[in-house]
Amino acid sequence: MKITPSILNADLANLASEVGRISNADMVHVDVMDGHFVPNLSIGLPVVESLLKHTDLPLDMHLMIESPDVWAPQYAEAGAQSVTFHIEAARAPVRLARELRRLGARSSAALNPATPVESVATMLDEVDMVLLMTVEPGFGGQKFLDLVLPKIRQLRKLIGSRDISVQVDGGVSTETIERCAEAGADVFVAGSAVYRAEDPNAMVDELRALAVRACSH
Ligand SMILES: O=C(CO)[C@H](O)[C@H](O)COP(=O)(O)O
Ligand SMILES: [Co+2]
Repeated sequence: MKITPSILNADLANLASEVGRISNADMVHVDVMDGHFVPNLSIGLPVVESLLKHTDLPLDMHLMIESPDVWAPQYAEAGAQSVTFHIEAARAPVRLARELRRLGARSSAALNPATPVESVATMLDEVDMVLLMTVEPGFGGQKFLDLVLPKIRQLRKLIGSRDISVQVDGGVSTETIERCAEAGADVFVAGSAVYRAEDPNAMVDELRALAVRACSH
């Protein structure tokens, strides 16, 4: 059970110190948006390269961009531990997943809420994680979409005994994390829930405890 806070809702002008407030986290979720794949712009490679110098936590890149085939490998080369590209945007997802692994990163494919899990069925041996969006991508602070819960169960079934993480991203909080864990998710992105909390580290611990308890039921 891993908690990976999204820095989208952090103070982006003080990124190094903001990441210091989540030292209990398992990874740092970094949302890259290009204004084309999603209607929002965030940060890109130069900021990620700088951030890597200021944290020992692994970076969990979430690339909401067009042409991930071109850009995603550069994040692996920079030193990100995990690189997630959107299946809707990739031209050659199998080749891209293999390239990410060749560069030493964990490879991961993300699915928008309306994208069926079957879209990754034939390439499960190429990925270490599948990210299921539980909001429409583009903005933090949105309401969790319950309609994704059956997809989490379907994906777990498809994965079977393979060692693949299922990440949920969007609207994950103390209200929603247990349902995700019960359905089969094991990596949880939480942006506003963590950064709007008075004590982000305490919220990370609380979320992890809720997920562990829900899963052991
Ligand atoms: O990918 C994302 C948005 O596209 C973010 O990771 C996500 O929205 C996290 O923020 P919150 O927990 O506030 O929903
Ligand atoms: Co994200």
